[in-house]
Amino acid sequence: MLFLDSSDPKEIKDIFAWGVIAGVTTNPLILAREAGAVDLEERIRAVVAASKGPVSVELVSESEGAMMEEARLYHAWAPTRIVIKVPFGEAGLRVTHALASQGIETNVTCIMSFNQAYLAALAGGTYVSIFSGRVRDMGYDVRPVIAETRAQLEREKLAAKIIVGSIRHILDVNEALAHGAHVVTVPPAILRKMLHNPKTDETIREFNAAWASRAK
Ligand SMILES: O=C[C@H](O)COP(=O)(O)O
Repeated sequence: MLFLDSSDPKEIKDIFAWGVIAGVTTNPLILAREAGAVDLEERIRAVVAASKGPVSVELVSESEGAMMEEARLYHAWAPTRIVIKVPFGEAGLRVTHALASQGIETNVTCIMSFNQAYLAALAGGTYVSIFSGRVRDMGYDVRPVIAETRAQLEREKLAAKIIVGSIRHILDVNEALAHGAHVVTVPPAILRKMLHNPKTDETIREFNAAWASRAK
């Protein structure tokens, strides 16, 4: 399954019309780049209106109390659609557990290892987000992180779903899915690259040219 890693409502609306995307993930970096001076609530409401399925909105507070307050604020913007993206850590686990007990969905994020993904799943995270590109930036192989997490979720029948994010190349998508990701969240630019193959273009040109020059 694919989610779109974007906070640009125009791009989101355009790509949702392809019929291939099941949700949206945002983060403070994406929002800062795309939204600039735009009000966060206004931007998230526009993202919700332009899409279908879960929309992840990330907490930027660092203390447990402030994170809970921020989570309640975001959740109220669209209670059936907003998933609270919780940065991984001790406070993050407490917040994930508390939100789960209130029936609020979470996406535990910035996960770089099996151990972190496992803890996030045990705490009741709805989703656990493993960061493919950033794991590779450290020189580690992300594939066993994804595969071991998926195997453990199955063994213990934990409900969490794996999202693989931090996608830098189209091959990262195949790899994440082949190693057990339930969802890959793809930036629009990478998704557009998934469309193209020069042999497809050449073949379509050949077919259309043959039809145009047929004997009449
Ligand atoms: O929030 C999740 C993003 O997929 C992270 O992507 P990035 O490593 O390109 O910032």
